[in-house]
Amino acid sequence: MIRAAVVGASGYTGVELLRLLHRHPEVDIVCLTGDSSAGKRIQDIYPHLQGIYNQPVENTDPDLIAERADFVFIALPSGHTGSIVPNLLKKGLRVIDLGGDLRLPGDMYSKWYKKTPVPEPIQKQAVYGLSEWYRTEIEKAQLIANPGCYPTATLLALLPLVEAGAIEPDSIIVDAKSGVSGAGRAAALGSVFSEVNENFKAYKVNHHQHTPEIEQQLSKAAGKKVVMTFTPHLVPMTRGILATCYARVSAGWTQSRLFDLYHSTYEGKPFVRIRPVGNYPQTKEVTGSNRCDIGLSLDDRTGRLTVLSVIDNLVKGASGQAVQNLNIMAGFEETAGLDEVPLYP
Ligand SMILES: NC(=O)C1=CN([C@@H]2O[C@H](COP(=O)(O)OP(=O)(O)OC[C@H]3O[C@@H](n4cnc5c(N)ncnc54)[C@H](OP(=O)(O)O)[C@@H]3O)[C@@H](O)[C@H]2O)C=CC1
Ligand SMILES: CC(=O)N[C@@H](CCC(=O)OP(=O)(O)O)C(=O)O
Repeated sequence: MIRAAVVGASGYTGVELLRLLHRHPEVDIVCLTGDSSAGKRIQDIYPHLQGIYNQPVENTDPDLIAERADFVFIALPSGHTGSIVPNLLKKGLRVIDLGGDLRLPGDMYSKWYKKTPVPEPIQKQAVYGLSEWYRTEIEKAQLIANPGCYPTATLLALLPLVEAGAIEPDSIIVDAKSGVSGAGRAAALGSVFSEVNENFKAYKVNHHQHTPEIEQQLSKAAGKKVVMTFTPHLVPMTRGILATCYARVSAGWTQSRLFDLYHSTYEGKPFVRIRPVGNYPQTKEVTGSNRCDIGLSLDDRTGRLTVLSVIDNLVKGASGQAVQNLNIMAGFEETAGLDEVPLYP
C-alpha cells in the first residue's frame, strides 16, 4: 500500500484527488493539508464527503508529511513548490506537483507566471508528466511536473502530428475553451456566477502561462523551436476543456493517413480515444473520467487540418493524470482508481 498525502486537499484538484483515490486499491490517504481551512474536518468543508473521509485538514508541514507519507500530491496555487518540495525530496518522498512551478525553466517561469522560480536543480529534476508520452521517464522519476489542463488537451492532439512531420509547425493555432472550475475554488471576480453565466469570453490573449509549456513540448517533438497562437476562453460550465487546433498539413498527408497515425500512436493507451471520421468529441462525453477524446478533419479546400480534443480539466487535466502518473511510478495497473465511465448526461 502507498501512503499518500494531499497538500491543498481543500481545493478543487485536491478534493478531486480524494474522489479518485477513494477507489484506488493500492493507496491510503494519510494526510490532508490546507491553508485557511487548516483545523477543520474535510467533511465540514465538503459535506458530500460525509461518511467517506473524516480526516482533519492540517497545516502544510513538510516534516509532518514526511513522517507519515511516502508519496505526496501538491495541489497548491503556483509559487509554493519551492518552500515545500525540496524538503520532501531530501527525505526520499516521491512528489507529483499539479501546479505550474516545475514545468518551465526559471527564466520562462518568471516571465510568464511573474513569480520567483524554484531553485534550478529542483526544476531540472522534474519529469514532465504527460503520461502517454513520457512513460519511461515517469517510471523512474522522484518528482513529476504534472501538466497543465490546456497543455494536456492540446499536446495529446498535436504531438502525433508534430513528431511525424505531418503538419507545418509554424502554422499552429489553438483555440481552447475551459469550464470555470479550471480557475480553482478561491473566490475571484471572474468566477462569479453573474460574470460567467450566459457569457463567453477570451482571456489572457497571447499571454496565457500555458503557451510556453505547450511550445516547449512541441519543440522537443519537432526537434526545432515551435511557436504557436493560443487563445483560451471561459465557458459557463463547471468542468471540461475543448481545444480546437488548426494547422496546415505537410505534403503527402491524406485524411486516412492522418487517422492511421493517431490510431497507431495511441494504440494500447487506455485513456485516449480517437473518434471515427465525421464524429467530433464533446466535453460531456469525458466528464468525470480520465479520458481524452480526439476527432479530426482535413479540409481539402484549404489544406488545413482541424483537430478537436476534449478532457475533464479536473481529471485528465489535473488529478486524474496525477493518479495515472502515480500508477506508472509505482508499477501499478495504469488504470487503477481511474476506470470511471464518463458521467452522462
Ligand atoms: N483547477 C484546475 O482545473 C487545474 C488546476 N491546476 C493547478 O493545480 C493547483 C491547484 O489548483 P486548484 O485546486 O484549482 O486551486 P484551489 O484554489 O481550488 O485550491 C488551492 C489549495 O491550495 C491551498 N492554499 C492556498 N494558498 C496556500 C498557501 N499560501 N499555503 C498553503 N496552501 C495554500 C488552499 O487551501 P485553503 O482552501 O485551506 O485556503 C487550497 O487547498 C494550481 O497550481 C492550479 O494551477 C492544474 C490543472 C487544472
Ligand atoms: C479557467 C481558468 O481560469 N483556468 C486557469 C487554469 C490555470 C492553471 O491550471 O494553472 P497552472 O498554470 O498552474 O497550470 C487559467 O487559465 O489560468
